[in-house]
Amino acid sequence: MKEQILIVEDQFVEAEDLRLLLEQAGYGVTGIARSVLQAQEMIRNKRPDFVLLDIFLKGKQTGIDLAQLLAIDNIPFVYLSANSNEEVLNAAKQTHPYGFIVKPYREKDLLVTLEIARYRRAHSVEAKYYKETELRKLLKAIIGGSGTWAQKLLAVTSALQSYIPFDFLVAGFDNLQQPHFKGLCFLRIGFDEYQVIGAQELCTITGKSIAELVALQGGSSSVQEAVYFDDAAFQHICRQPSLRQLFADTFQLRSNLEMPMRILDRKSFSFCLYSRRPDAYTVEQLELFERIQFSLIQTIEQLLEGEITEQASTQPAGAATIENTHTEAGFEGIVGKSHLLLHVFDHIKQAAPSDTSVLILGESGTGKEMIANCIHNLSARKGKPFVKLNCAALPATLIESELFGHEKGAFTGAHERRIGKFERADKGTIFLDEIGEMPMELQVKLLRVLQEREIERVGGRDTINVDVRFLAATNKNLEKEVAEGRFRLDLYYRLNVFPITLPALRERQEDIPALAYHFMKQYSQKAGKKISGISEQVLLKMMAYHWPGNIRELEHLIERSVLLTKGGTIEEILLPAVEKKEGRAIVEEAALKTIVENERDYILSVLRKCHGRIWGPGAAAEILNINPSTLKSKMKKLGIKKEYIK
Ligand SMILES: Nc1ncnc2c1ncn2[C@@H]1O[C@H](COP(=O)(O)OP(=O)(O)OP(=O)(O)O)[C@@H](O)[C@H]1O
Repeated sequence: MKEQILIVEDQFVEAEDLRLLLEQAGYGVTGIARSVLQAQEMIRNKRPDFVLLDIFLKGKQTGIDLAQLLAIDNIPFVYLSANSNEEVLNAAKQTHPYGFIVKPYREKDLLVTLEIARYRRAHSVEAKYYKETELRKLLKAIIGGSGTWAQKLLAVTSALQSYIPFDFLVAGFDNLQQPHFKGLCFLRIGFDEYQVIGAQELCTITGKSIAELVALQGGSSSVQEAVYFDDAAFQHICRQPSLRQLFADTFQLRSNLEMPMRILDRKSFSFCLYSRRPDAYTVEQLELFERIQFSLIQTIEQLLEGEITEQASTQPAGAATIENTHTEAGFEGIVGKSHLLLHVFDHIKQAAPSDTSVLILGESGTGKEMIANCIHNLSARKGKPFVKLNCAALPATLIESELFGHEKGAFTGAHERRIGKFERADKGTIFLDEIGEMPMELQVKLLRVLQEREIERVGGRDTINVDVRFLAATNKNLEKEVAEGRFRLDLYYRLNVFPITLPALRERQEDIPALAYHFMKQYSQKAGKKISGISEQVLLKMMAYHWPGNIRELEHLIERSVLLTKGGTIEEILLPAVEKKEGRAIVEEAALKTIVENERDYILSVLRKCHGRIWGPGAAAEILNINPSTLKSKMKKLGIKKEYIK
């Protein structure tokens, strides 16, 4: 059946052209909406498979407002906009579109983007289905397994983690005074490691009595349906004294998802998840909960039935601290337990088993290559080749023959046939490091391999099928590269199917001591020295440093300190003298703008001063000393719309 597309575009001619183009390409068009309101009505009448969406429309609401509603309804959309400045791109990015096309676009670009969007959509649906089936299987296995109520509840909690992440979870009946089956709290302390906190431990940790906890529970408004509170909403709800507020203060939590369920005799049992990230929860997770709710209810009911029969022999829930023994399987060698790193592990676990392309983002030295290795080792391709190419290290011509190989005589110096990295990576994984440096002319060839999974050697005529998984990494802002025309949008979207962003070391200071000890051990062993400690003063100094070079910089500094240390403890560390300036330099560098951005900002500031007046004495064109029609065309080119001039 034809895929149905809704066009949301306020320019009549553009919208009609688009309709024609889509229909000729075999798509159906459900309608053309000129405003957000009209679009909503059309969607109510006929749900489209995709929405093509302009950003600035008739009426007050923009395409970005509509995108937020589409996300709730789970309708995929692609932006079509004349505006590609970073501000707009960033706002659009927050809505997770399936693509972004800058006008004027070529017909081919639009069709390719739609094709990619369809691919990504199909893939995300498939991945979702796979994940949910896996979760159901896990829950079944827990019911069939052995262990106490607390151990089984921990297993359920741990299974939930890769689907709905949390740093702290409270599971149990809404009444803390239940005679049996008291609620349990689980504090995440490693990838698959939790501290189990029962009511008594909670009293010790928070310094409150059971009676005070019960009173606080009374103060918490109980929710009837699954709901989430993110940053501002969470802060707001935590103003009232409640258990929620107590947990937030005690464990530094910033968002919350509550999942209440009715089980046995309509008693209310809930899973309350908390995260240290302000934006951890989304509508998608609420929907996931809806879909798995039945399996969760069944699991809890069956666990409780087992608990009743074994009641006499079980130890009181929450009286012990249980540590899950499956710690960090597959992440060996990666040091750190900060919640930001654990969040990266969650993403790796999700992405690794499928064949999805993964784009690893992060500053230089944050461990991108390590993560790529880890994804390969956790995938079914483990044991098959893992082939790496650094796109920044070679000129375009050499990258081409490195990647695709060449035939004998393909160019001067090609004395014999050479097998390229794609062929060597067959059945395995290819890791394209520094993908942001890939020359434009090669980007299109790479796109073809991603789409067709076939290559041609340089100077060759035959096409060769390759079965490779793509991992790519960059420390560049690829969206900015796209906006400035240095990176192909279609390639970006193909690679960006599953992005994983690594935090900078300065964002996870709590990992610094563990990393420092790890490198101390490694390098003292290498140097044949018996160094077993790092002074507190050195640790404090390291925690206060900005680490522009991240873990690699830390590694090199520890290596040097080990060589310079005479005794058994590292007492001194030579941090770069420019450390303070470095921080500023980074900020300044980030603030550096291109000539085009500066021109846009300047024109905007003049327009604002003139309250948007272009023509006439004292108006923007006169101040800028250019012709009003030149100014108008510049505004169009730079994506400056009236809406910006306030
Ligand atoms: N979490 C970690 N635990 C232990 N070692 C780490 C960790 N992260 C990174 N490293 C080490 O830090 C160094 C830099 O890591 P890696 O080369 O993977 O970074 P990168 O982000 O790929 O750098 P670049 O952007 O320069 O390519 C390596 O020696 C790696 O082993």
